[in-house]
Amino acid sequence: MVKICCIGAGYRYSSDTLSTDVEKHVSEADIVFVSVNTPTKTQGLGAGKAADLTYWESAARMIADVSKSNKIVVEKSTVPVKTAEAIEKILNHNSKGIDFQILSNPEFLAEGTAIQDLFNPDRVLIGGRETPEGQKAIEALRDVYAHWVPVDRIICTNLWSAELSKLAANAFLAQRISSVNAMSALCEATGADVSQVSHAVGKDTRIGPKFLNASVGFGGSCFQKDILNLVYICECNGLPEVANYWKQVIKINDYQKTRFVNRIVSSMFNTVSGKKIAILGFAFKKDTGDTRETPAIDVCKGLLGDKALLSIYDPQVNEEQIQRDLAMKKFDWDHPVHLQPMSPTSIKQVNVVWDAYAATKDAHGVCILTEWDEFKTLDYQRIYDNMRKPAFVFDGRNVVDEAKLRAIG
Ligand SMILES: NC(=O)c1ccc[n+]([C@@H]2O[C@H](COP(=O)([O-])OP(=O)(O)OC[C@H]3O[C@@H](n4cnc5c(N)ncnc54)[C@H](O)[C@@H]3O)[C@@H](O)[C@H]2O)c1
Ligand SMILES: O=c1ccn([C@@H]2O[C@H](COP(=O)(O)OP(=O)(O)O[C@H]3O[C@H](CO)[C@@H](O)[C@H](O)[C@H]3O)[C@@H](O)[C@H]2O)c(=O)[nH]1
Repeated sequence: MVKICCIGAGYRYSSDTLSTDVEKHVSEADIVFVSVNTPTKTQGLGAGKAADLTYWESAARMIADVSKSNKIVVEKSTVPVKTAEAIEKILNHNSKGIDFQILSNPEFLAEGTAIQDLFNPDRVLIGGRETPEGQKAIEALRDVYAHWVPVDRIICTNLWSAELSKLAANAFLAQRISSVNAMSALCEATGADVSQVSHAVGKDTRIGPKFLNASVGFGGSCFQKDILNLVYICECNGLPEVANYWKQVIKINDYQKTRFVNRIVSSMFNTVSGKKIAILGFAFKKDTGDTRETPAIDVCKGLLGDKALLSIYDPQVNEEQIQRDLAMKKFDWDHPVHLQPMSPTSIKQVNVVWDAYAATKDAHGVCILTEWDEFKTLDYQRIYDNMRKPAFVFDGRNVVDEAKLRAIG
């Protein structure tokens, strides 16, 4: 039987086998998955772009210190290409004759569908050294996955291809969203409907329909972090044109959030000062309470900058989290809580409520920032009746029935 241990549970693992006795479990394991956080560096060389590998390095040093037998160490975190080389050096430096094989086995699950993605992945990717020992390690991990994943969905590559494929996959996904969001600006300027355009484009089987929903912008803990990391790697490898190409995906995402705020302010007679704006949804996507890099933070900050009064409702995000997010500096969210501001100054213009009707009562405008299913079936007549007139709705997720809302008023 193969003994497996995973360091850095975070969002993705939760089970009754969780333990804080990390050293014991590592020393007993044959395979050690490391899935600690790899946030964007906030200080020093590469700040604002490069991945901060502090947590990975400390995990690797601990593995080297406590190991007494050969181990396969699996990179589950998303890491810069060539990280395995650095990890090998740390592990082998203290190896006491122990053989460590490093594998890259990036995680492709999305939040909100983690369990489905785990049990039914599009593919599992395993990269290892092209040596007999490396190939043997790949086989050992492939055997683990083969318990539930069809072997034709398990892709085996060299280490660098596996590490880079993860960054590439996220960059391609985010690029589709920025592409459709760029189109949404042109649609608004010309009278085309972006939903119709993306439907027509996605019908081409070479393009496909997924990840073409225009939105207020992508969020989440991965896309921006991983693309910034990719940009940094390109720059370090003397490829400024490639770096600029991928940087544009983030720039369009920032543009989309700014454009959304500007559209609100300009529609509401060029000022939202003193006006109550209801924010429906704060999480970065539905079916999660995660607010890391949620576009709601930038939209709310933009509206607060114009002195709006915000009333925020999200079914899964509480007031403390929202106040913390609105007070936090960029990139601080992905570091441990004790490194974040101790007591974020409560933002007085923000009121957090536990009901969409309370949020929208007496509001001048409503912004939908997360595509929660419940926002599709709200009683918009009731909402309209309780709002200030003229009443505005800004749908950042294309969830409402526009014709019905126009008919209501
Ligand atoms: N969240 C996702 O959906 C997702 C999906 C695919 C890949 N990833 C990647 O997985 C990695 C982790 O992401 P996450 O969202 O789970 O992060 P997270 O911050 O939620 O979890 C990381 C955990 O690791 C712990 N940790 C840090 N250093 C440690 C150490 N030395 N020993 C033991 N534990 C340690 C932290 O306390 C934290 O609980 C990142 O590289 C991310 O890019 C995340
Ligand atoms: O057509 C779309 C699809 C998504 N989004 C937004 O994009 C963001 C990210 O969504 P999603 O990719 O579904 O969630 P994540 O949990 O961030 O998952 C991504 O990031 C993970 C971490 O690397 C990867 O493992 C997953 O494969 C990858 O999808 C969210 O704000 C979505 O609202 C859109 O705006 N339009």
